[in-house]
Amino acid sequence: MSALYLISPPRIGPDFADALAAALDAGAVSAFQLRLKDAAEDDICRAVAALMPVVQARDVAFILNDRADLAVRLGCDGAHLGQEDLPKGGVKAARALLRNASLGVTCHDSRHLAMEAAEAGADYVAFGAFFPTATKDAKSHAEIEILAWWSSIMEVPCVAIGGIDAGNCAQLVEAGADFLAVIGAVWHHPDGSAAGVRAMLAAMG
Ligand SMILES: Cc1ncc(COP(=O)(O)OP(=O)(O)O)c(N)n1
Ligand SMILES: Cc1nc(C(=O)O)sc1CCOP(=O)(O)O
Ligand SMILES: [Mg+2]
Repeated sequence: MSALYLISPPRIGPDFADALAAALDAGAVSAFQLRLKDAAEDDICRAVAALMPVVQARDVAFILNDRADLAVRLGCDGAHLGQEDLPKGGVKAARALLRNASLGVTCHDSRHLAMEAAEAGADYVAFGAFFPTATKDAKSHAEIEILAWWSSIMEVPCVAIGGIDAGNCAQLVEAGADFLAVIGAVWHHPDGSAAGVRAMLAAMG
């Protein structure tokens, strides 16, 4: 059984809080990540102030992308850090900075990075990209077997990301992904974000 991890589009407009509320009200979303690429710090802070109450009121974890320092300062539930977002001192230093807040770490297709991250205190490891994605120029391709391998030896949850949609997600669920992280499958769903969440949850079983 996998859970749905929703990530924001890279840029958001003034109506985004309403679209987000509709998406979260459509079904069980476990975590929401604010991922604003190329945004100024002030804009990220304003977005967190507007969106975190919408998310937390629905008992969904609010995760900030890229910035552990801001996640702590703004009281987010956690931060998601890529290998290039980690502070000096790596995952251990990020773990200390975040105190009780959750820490997720991108591990691409690397078993070694994932083992290191888990041992240093990550709350989840993320593997990807599993499928072609139009959302970003993904640097790595992960094979589905890595999910089964991880789940068979580790307790730390794993997230699958990259090009996941209602048509291809069943094999990731089957392989043992704890969370499926999606952007396009929800925000670019032809019938809107609520339909996107419903389609994902139905396909995830
Ligand atoms: C859940 C989840 N997994 C992976 C990523 C990718 O993080 P990163 O490698 O730092 O790339 P950017 O998202 O910063 O472009 C993620 N954000 N969330
Ligand atoms: C943000 C991100 N990280 C990836 C990785 O492989 O680490 S793939 C990706 C994009 C995910 O968006 P979509 O669900 O639209 O494909
Ligand atoms: Mg990053």
